[in-house]
Amino acid sequence: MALEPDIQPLGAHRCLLGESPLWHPTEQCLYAVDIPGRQVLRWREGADMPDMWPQDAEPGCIAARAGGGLLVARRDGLWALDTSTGAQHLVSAPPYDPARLRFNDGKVDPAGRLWVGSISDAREPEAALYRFDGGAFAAQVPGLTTSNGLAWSPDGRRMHWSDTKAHRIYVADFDVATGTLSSPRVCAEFKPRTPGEAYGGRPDGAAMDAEGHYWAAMFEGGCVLRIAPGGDVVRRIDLPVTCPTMPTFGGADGRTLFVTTAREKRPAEELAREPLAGAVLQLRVDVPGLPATLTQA
Ligand SMILES: O=C1O[C@H](CS(=O)(=O)O)[C@@H](O)[C@H](O)[C@H]1O
Repeated sequence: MALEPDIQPLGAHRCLLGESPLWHPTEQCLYAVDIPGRQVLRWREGADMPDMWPQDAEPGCIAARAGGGLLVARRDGLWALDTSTGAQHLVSAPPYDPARLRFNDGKVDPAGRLWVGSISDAREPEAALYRFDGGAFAAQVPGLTTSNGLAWSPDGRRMHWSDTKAHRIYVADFDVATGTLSSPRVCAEFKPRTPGEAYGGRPDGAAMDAEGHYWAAMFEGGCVLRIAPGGDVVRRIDLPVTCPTMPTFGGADGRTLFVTTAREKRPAEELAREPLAGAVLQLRVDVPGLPATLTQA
């Protein structure tokens, strides 16, 4: 049985809604976004405060580009950010009505393709998970409400995603060569809020470890869960915040788990109890994570 790890904030910065933590595999530093705070953030080794790139629209997620810099999926489309100059340009318009939806969680598949899902402002099942094919976004999974939790198995043959509002994590067979998924099925399911019962939270962002276990942040559940390929929860790490949003693995050995968290729209009593709400949390784990793939897009 693993001991409960020491959990520390990454510096003094607090996000409104931190998301998309990304350990950059060549720069060896952590990036993330603050969605309503409209910032892309970067923590360099030893820095207490992050570097920040303000955004004109909410950034849902980021990806590291093979040629340098980042892709930023914002409500108003996909943007390229040159992190050395701060210059940005539009790469692709959004594949949805930005008056009702925005981009949310996104990741790069084992072949370097970017996948990004959307979220419905009204939390209706009108969102989708998209694959970016260089020029445009093609919907691969329609009918979602809050597309989230993307992660691939170590062999690349299974793709996972979640729908936070549906309280479900899904898995499908994945063809790395063509970027197509087949046989989608429910991998794990959590109980929706039920009057009179303790609520365990809903699956938000995720990361995959080298043993093929899926780590899910449980929004309003105050923990991260390690889930075996068959869907069984094999470890739960309680966090000092109610709303973790997404884990990622990083550090020189890939064994530091960074977890973004939220404080936006949380009750005042909860925020008074949870001074780390909005921080990026960091803790050490036994099994390293899979490194992020650079996108060719
Ligand atoms: O905006 C967001 O909110 C959701 C939390 S909720 O279920 O809608 O309350 C979170 O999962 C998502 O990642 C985030 O971007």
